[in-house]
Amino acid sequence: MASLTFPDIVRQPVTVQCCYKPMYNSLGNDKGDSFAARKSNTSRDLSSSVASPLRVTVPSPAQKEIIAERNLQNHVAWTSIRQERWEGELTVEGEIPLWLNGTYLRNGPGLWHIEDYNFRHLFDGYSTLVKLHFENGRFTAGHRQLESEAYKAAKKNKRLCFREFSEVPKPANFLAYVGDLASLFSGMSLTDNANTGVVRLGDGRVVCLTETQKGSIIIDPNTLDTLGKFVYSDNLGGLIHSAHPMVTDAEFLTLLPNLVNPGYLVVRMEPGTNERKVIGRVDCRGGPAPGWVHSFPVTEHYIVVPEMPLRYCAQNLLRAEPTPLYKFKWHPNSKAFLHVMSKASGKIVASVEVPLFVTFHFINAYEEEDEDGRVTAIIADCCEHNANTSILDKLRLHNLRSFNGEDVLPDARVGRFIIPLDGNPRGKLEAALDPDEHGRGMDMCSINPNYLGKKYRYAYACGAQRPCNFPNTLTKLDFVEKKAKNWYDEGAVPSEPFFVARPGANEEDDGVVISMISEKNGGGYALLLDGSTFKEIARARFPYGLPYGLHGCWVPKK
Ligand SMILES: CC(=O)/C=C/C=C(C)/C=C/C1=C(C)CCCC1(C)C
Ligand SMILES: CC(/C=C/C=O)=C\C=C\C=O
Ligand SMILES: [Fe+2]
Repeated sequence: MASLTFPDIVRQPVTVQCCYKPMYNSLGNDKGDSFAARKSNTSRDLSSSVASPLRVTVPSPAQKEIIAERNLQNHVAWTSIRQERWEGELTVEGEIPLWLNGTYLRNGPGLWHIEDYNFRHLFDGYSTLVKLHFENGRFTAGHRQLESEAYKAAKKNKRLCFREFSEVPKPANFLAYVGDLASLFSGMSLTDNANTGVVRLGDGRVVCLTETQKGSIIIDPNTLDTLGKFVYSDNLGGLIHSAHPMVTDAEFLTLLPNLVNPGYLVVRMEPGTNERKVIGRVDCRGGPAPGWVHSFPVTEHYIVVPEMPLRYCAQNLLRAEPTPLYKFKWHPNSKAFLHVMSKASGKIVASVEVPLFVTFHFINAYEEEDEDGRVTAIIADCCEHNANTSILDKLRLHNLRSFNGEDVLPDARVGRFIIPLDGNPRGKLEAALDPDEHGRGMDMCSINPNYLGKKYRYAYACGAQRPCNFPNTLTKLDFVEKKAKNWYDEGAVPSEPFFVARPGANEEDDGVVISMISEKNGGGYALLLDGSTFKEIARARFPYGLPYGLHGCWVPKK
């Protein structure tokens, strides 16, 4: 194994061991002219610092200037990934627990431009996969662009070819690619850029996901190779689904919204199959379209279907230019509802009106029992944006880049829904703890997966240390003490804290929390916190800062 020093692209040189892959490996031509590294306002061409395998060149003073200028302009969190792939061993400060054996995978929209065209919204970027592999206290890392059809078409044609979250190709672009007018309206023009999350199915397959069903893509968790589409073999149809299925070793549950006949199919897929089977259907109680379902919660016996007043909007879906609420519309008069479906029978056991709410992410849910063991209510927690849709606009890249350090992040809280199961038509929504405990920022949550659907005490999320324009702390929430422990590093943008339980643990918070930090100086590192004390136990610096990422999963060592 050769020991190499990385170019001085972060403030301090970092010593990295070369493992079985070239340190810099461009998938473009052999000059390293990778698509990810091409020039734009947000990502400069670093191709001449991309060396042939096992050789890393130090950037020239001029290149250093470009890098410094870029880093001054934009936080690295909101700057496109600089090259398509990289892999190497990292030097660890602190200690990685020896029990931590496996791979953490993170997905997210890490490339926000095509040639000189810059995307507008955080959610538009092409998927960048990152892996952190832990083995017997050693630590290798890597990143790679997902080879979706949308990404490959953009690379080949040097322009947008599919509809992303907010970006719409000019008809000529898409027709040049697919050559069929009808396809523009049939769903063929929707993106398969699976940039939201990544899940490990019970059968071991690892699938990247987004909100379009065609954006379900199988990857190899070791190499990050794109293996092909995950094709659903049933005939349930529809074009979209929840970006966050509930995945355990036993099942994959998700929701399929129906925009024509407003409602949701609740479906289940068994490991080893590609066939979703219908558990039941929920009819919307408000209109004119289903509420956006980015995620939903489950308990041991029930699936909770949220009907948010932020609803899909057919007109906005067809618009060429983004609206302030993108493909959605806020319908406060249509009210908000939560529907509870029995997993076993598909019957609706409760459908309650709740106060208006805005959430991307449910945290967890559980059944509340009386002393005789009868289920009296369901508690469902989410990262709730105080029924304020402006968070969508705050996630526009222009806002993320321009208001760094300004206090423009709207307040959010842990919204706790209490859904009575006694026939009462209304549910409650309250803050599970004082939002000042976490700086009134709240999103990107995880829990100990062994507590999924069960009464739980702890959650991990991103909170705020103000002033800020984006959640900038890692926070451990204690729902019993109603307290939070916060981790903060000035100028840092941490990604979703991900909890991995220690094998054999008895305590809910016995484990580690993994996050990746994008630093204000352009650097970045992987961070491990102790799940219980929430103190740092290890960090390992990447050769360069990575863009912000969304959701991850854990692939245990076989
Ligand atoms: C990154 C993230 O969290 C969300 C991504 C959402 C996407 C890509 C949504 C895409 C959509 C379309 C391209 C048209 C249909 C509606 C909708 C599902 C919002
Ligand atoms: C990053 C985010 C919200 C942050 C606001 O506080 C939402 C991401 C949604 C998609 O996964
Ligand atoms: Fe999400």
